[in-house]
Amino acid sequence: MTSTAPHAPPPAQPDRDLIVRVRDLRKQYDVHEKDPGFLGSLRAFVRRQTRTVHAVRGVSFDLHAGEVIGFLGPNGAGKTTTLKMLSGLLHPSGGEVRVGGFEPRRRQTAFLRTITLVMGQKQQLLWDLPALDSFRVNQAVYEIPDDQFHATMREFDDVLNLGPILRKQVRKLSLGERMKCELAAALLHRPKVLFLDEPTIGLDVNMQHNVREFIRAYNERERATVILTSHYMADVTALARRILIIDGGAIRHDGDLADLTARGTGRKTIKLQLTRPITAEALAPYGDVIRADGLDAELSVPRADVSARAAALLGALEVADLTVEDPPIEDVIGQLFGHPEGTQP
Ligand SMILES: Nc1ncnc2c1ncn2[C@@H]1O[C@H](COP(=O)(O)OP(=O)(O)OP(=O)(O)O)[C@@H](O)[C@H]1O
Repeated sequence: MTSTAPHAPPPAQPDRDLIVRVRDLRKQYDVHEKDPGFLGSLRAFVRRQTRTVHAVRGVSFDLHAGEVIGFLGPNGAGKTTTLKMLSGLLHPSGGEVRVGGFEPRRRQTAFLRTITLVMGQKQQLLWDLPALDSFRVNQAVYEIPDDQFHATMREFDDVLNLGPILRKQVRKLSLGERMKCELAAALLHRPKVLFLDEPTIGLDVNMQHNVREFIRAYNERERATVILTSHYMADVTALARRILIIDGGAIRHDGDLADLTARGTGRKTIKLQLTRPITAEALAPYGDVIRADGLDAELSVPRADVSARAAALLGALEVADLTVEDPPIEDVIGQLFGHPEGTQP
């Protein structure tokens, strides 16, 4: 008789696709406070008063290769502080972070080659020199071989049309031109993890679109992992499937964009185009009037009543076009977290 020894369970496979692992991450700042004026300064000099600001309070999440997440929250929610800890610029007060297997705070060379941090409100390009000089500096810093440098420049130029602006002094570039160069400079070393903090801030709609398309193409080509914060929901809805919402330093939602919209306000928006001008009063019986500008109107109605209200509108008015949409994501987020103005500053 033969006996078969029970098979040992196979060893757990490491999750090779796990790129960012954050556990119970915390950051607090000790802020010195003083009352205004000379007396306040004197008092603070004699007895220093300190207050602790809990900017990030126990945040946990995982990100896999190629994933793009929208990292949203109202002003002061803790987004920038989290991104700075992920990129090693700030040391956490507690918890764990791993990015590409590295501990960011150690800022090892291999880690710095893996990541990039773009802050729309801060510039990295040398102000008095042409952008091309900053690109050359980055080439030297990251030890990018010449052929790779030229190939990357050609590829970025195809999408961003950098040619005409590379030799102009950075201080003379428009905001949009500068942002294109900032992004290209930040991605020259082909990082696998992108921390993008408001990359489209202040740009006009066209330029926002260009920057978005550039990020999308880069993400697809490199299978890069992207964390994106933006006050422009169009950036988020165009690029991210998954949304992380932070408020008061803690994660309030981590899931699909679609789930968030469904969880939303319980209402839908009916958009109307009419053949005759109409007033808000005349539309009021059909729902909450958001807008009534002559031939265009928008109504907010409960989700459950959409069909009945749409049928009533089509029956009673001369409607050229009628569409039903989810409310803007800003409204959904604003309502969920008690910031009625959404995440707009
Ligand atoms: N160096 C600092 N010293 C003291 N408090 C700080 C410091 N940096 C940030 N904070 C505070 O920490 C909290 C989180 O700030 P953080 O910049 O991370 O928010 P945010 O979500 O990026 O906001 P915004 O959308 O306005 O940029 C805020 O209350 C902010 O005032």
